[in-house]
Amino acid sequence: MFKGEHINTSEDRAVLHVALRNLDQHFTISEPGVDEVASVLEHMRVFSDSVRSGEWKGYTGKAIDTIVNIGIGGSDLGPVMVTEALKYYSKRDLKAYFVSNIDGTHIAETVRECNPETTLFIIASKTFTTQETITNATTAKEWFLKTAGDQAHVAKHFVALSTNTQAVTAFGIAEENMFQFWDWVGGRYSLWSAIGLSIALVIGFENFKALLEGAHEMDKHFTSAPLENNLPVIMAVLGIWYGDFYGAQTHVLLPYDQYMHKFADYFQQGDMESNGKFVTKDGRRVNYQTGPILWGAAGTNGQHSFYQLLHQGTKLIPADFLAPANSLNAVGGDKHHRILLSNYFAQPEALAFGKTEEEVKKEVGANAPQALVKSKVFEGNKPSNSILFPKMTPSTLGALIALYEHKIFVQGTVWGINSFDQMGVELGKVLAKNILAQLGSPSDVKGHDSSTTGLIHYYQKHRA
Ligand SMILES: O=P(O)(O)OC[C@H]1O[C@@](O)(CO)[C@@H](O)[C@@H]1O
Repeated sequence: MFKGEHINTSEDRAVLHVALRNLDQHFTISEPGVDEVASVLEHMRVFSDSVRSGEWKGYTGKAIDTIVNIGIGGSDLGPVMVTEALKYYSKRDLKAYFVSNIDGTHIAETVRECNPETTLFIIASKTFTTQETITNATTAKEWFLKTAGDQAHVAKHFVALSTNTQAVTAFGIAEENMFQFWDWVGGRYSLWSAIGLSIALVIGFENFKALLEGAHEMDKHFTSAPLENNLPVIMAVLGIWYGDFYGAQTHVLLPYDQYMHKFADYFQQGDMESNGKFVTKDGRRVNYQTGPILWGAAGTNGQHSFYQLLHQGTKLIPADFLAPANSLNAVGGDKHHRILLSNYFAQPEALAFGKTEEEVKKEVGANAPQALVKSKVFEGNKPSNSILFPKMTPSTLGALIALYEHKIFVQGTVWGINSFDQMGVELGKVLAKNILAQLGSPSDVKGHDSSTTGLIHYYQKHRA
């Protein structure tokens, strides 16, 4: 991967998100575009500084106070997760919104909060062909022009993040307002690229750079640490041990840090779009488990939601617990953080060691009904990793994200699958396009199974 070999074999592409954070040129990487990374970062720095300083003006001469990132999947989830995780470092008078869903509610509810004179739209799309994003971007431009009138004003309120210059300019965004990246940046690995512009706008370029540097430190660890001390390798093989040898179907991420409440959401795409595959690189159908169902939520909220199943359900669910030793908000003299951390320490202990029948009987009395005793037993023996870091900083977050990126890479390599294409997202899109053309009237509906046909007819009968 680090040498730029085209390990994304189905698309004949290199996989070089590590080149986006190789600021000290520690790694020698030769691939077309890699030598342009520094100039794109400089463009991001100059632009984000000018918007944050108020130097960049809207068409009526006012400074920008709102940014709206329009993108989906890897063009949304990374910026959302990072701007939430690093909210402490954000510029509080610059509002940031993220529109992703094609559901008109998403763009409608967002522009309700926006003033066209002071809003910057960031159209984030690697391909610049994604139906949701282009539709939302077009709607945003129409909304803007309703007030601004003159197409010439678009240049001050729309920028694009993409690999597709032709599509960007065809949309009506000037090339000088485009921040480029390359085909060797996978969508779900792109927050380090121009896709991270919204991050740089929210937390400032220096903090964005620290994020990159943190990830780069993990890259150096991953490529130099002996296997037995190599964090991504250890986490990867533990996941394989529980998935392929003990039948675990899912893996849960439990950050005991409210700022990290989108961390699991982000790695749902990162892990499941990478390793949710059943065919190996050389075309064999696997006869073993590959990627897990990745899910999770911030602690302690999960404890009041799904921990019952973690403790006493019938599923083996390996868990990662993550927490900062120090809070960025030492409310009540650190009282809150001590309570949070006491739970962060206790939950893995309970999962691992449980509570025996004898211990239960001591609590409820030897004459308690047997059924009651049994229902209070915790069998334990449930595995988890605990990751504890000094505090949430851009550098630490960068390292954590890279840690999981490389874990995913190691697992995909062991499973012999291509972690870097996503053939599985195509069929649904094609069928949806076909159905979209048939939604007019019942007679248009052709070539579907009875269930799909019936559903579409029901919609056509009941739509306003
Ligand atoms: O950035 P873009 O090209 O608009 O793609 C958005 C997302 O769509 C996909 O589902 C691919 O179609 C994800 O892999 C990708 O992150």
